[in-house]
Amino acid sequence: MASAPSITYGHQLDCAINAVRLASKLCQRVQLMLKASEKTDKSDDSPVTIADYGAQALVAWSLQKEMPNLPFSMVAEEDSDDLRKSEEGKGLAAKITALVNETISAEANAGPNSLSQDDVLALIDSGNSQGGSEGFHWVLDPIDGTRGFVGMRQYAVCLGLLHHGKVVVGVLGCPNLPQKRIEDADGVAESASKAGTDGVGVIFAAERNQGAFAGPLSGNGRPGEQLQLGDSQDFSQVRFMESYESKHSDHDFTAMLAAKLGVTQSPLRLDSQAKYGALARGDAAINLRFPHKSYREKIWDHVAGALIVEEAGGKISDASGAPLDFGKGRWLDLDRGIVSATPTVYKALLQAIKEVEVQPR
Ligand SMILES: Nc1ncnc2c1ncn2[C@@H]1O[C@H](COP(=O)(O)OS(=O)(=O)O)[C@@H](OP(=O)(O)O)[C@H]1O
Ligand SMILES: [Mg+2]
Ligand SMILES: [Mg+2]
Ligand SMILES: [Mg+2]
Repeated sequence: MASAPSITYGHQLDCAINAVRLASKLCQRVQLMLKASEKTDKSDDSPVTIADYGAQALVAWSLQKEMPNLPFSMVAEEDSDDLRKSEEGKGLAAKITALVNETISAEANAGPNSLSQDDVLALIDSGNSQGGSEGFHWVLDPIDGTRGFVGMRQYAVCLGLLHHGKVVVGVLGCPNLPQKRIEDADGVAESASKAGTDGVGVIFAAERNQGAFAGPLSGNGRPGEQLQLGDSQDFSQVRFMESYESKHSDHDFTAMLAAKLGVTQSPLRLDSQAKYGALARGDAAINLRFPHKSYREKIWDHVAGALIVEEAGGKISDASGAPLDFGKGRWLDLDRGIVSATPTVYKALLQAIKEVEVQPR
């Protein structure tokens, strides 16, 4: 008897790619005109720009336009509270609305009907789903690495789809990432300064059980280069990645881990989930994230990147080796730290974490 066909998510993948490309265009526009006044600080002290809000509205608009008959649930980072409260917030809301409409008419040929400010605020708030382990939920970080975005470094538009708590689609738009593999930190900084030019800007896309792919962000359709990780065990040739900001991940602890593993190359420090894309295409073999103990991880910071790494043949888990459970709501509750790596290196890494953690810190 023929076995039941497995579910595929090709249409959702295509819709996610279109939405990420559109939102990335908006981010690129803003990066060209970014001023300090268009950046606010949220209550948790993280920055947010008109591009974070605009990108969130555009992704919600694009997904719903392309799949009008499906129920829509989205777990996303931003909400419109600060844009409704004060005169300053309302001024930002007007700018965001103009930006969203400009991007739609320039990129999406969507006809003359523009969105009102209320439409845009409602689109932003459509990201208020609580997610969970049943049904479909889009998961969006409209700009991951906002500090990198403001600082003209790396950032990523990150969109994933959960089905019954498992990631089934993951797309990362990385406007400032070089299309060639990264040789060193100087190369990444240089590519960010050349955003929008040939050779800069990458889209990563993965569908569960169908592989991970990369290609130019500026192209059309699905990216064409399939990613398949090699698995070097020569630790003198292995390089690791970590957050650009030491307050997001403990650089002293990762240096101890690297020494334990015999990794001698200096780390590559990049903002955002661009690190997961870079790992999937082999720019480095390890990605380490060890935030402060009190920090609670959000699912949108890892959903898209996790599938891209796994579909390229890599491993990802918390620091104790437990799988990441994205079906528990907006947060990820886990044992300190998230690690991802090529398969053999990953095994050695978990062992090294155990050994380093028992030492006094
Ligand atoms: N204190 C603290 N500790 C750990 N992580 C934090 C912390 N504060 C923020 N964040 C989250 O980190 C997201 C940015 O990702 P990275 O840490 O990989 O990038 S960075 O190099 O540090 O910019 C960043 O994502 P965005 O807010 O989307 O930019 C945050 O979700
Ligand atoms: Mg943020
Ligand atoms: Mg983020
Ligand atoms: Mg963000």
